[in-house]
Amino acid sequence: MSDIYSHLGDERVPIGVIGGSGLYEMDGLEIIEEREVDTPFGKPSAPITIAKVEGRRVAFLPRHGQHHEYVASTVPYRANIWALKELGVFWLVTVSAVGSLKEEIVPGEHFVIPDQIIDKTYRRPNTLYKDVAVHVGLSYPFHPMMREIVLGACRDEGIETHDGGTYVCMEGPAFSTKAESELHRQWGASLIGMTAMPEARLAREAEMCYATIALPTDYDVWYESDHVDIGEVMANMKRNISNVRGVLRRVIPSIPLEQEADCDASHALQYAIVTHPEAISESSLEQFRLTLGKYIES
Ligand SMILES: CSC[C@H]1O[C@H](OP(=O)(O)O)[C@H](O)[C@@H]1O
Ligand SMILES: Nc1ncnc2[nH]cnc12
Repeated sequence: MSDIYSHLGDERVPIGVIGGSGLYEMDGLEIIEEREVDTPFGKPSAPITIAKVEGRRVAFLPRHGQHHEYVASTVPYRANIWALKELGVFWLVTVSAVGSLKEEIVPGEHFVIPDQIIDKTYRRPNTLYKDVAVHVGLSYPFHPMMREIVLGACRDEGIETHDGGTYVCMEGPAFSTKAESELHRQWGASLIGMTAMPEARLAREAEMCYATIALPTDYDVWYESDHVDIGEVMANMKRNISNVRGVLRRVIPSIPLEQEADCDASHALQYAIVTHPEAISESSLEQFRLTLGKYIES
């Protein structure tokens, strides 16, 4: 199968970081450039910062825009994933602020590396593909290999980190009602947030190895308080963000770049394209060559 990035040579950026609420830039990086990228889905949330960490090229993108212009429902998730894919990103780490649905997950102190998602979103485009039937497997929406890397980095940084947990992704932008919060707890979920979907789904469709570092900022509305206190959210977010910066500095050098071809995420589309190759139009192939080309043209 062809190397889709041979044309990029040393310019390829294999690692990506998507920052969530509170993380709009990464510090301590050797910045190479700010890249304006356009995609078939429009522009991503912001120009992408390309930087070097210990000799490795990393692309950083703030999910909500540089000034938090986009709420979760309007984040251009498809453009974000496609833009990173075009730069060469395979290893994708994301950071997300979340509400805690379990007493033992302490806001402002603990981190969580979720392993499951329940998707309650209902007004976001949730696939990259059009006029081609693509059905990727998503039973484990966060990749086990990437999860292990970020879990290790959090623990090495001295942060108490929960291994696994289900992230309920709600549409927002309003927070949950009490009944919803209780329901999510009855489902056994650990976290509530607004952005893991469709991001995780699209990352799989783009054959990326994706995991999230979830930073709890509050106990949602099931616990002692009747409302999500934005002051508390912001204070905990600040603490979490200063901790996660150290984690990210550890994650980047510990990614096993040489294992990309062996990682199942790099061939997630192999048996997922259902449309017969001859029924895929030239224009669709042109649009999706970056991801589908290696299966359809070889
Ligand atoms: C400002 S709290 C609510 C907001 O924060 C989370 O975003 P992200 O996952 O990008 O950190 C949550 O999902 C909401 O969008
Ligand atoms: N309680 C909450 N619900 C949804 N998203 C959140 N992000 C941070 N806290 C949250």
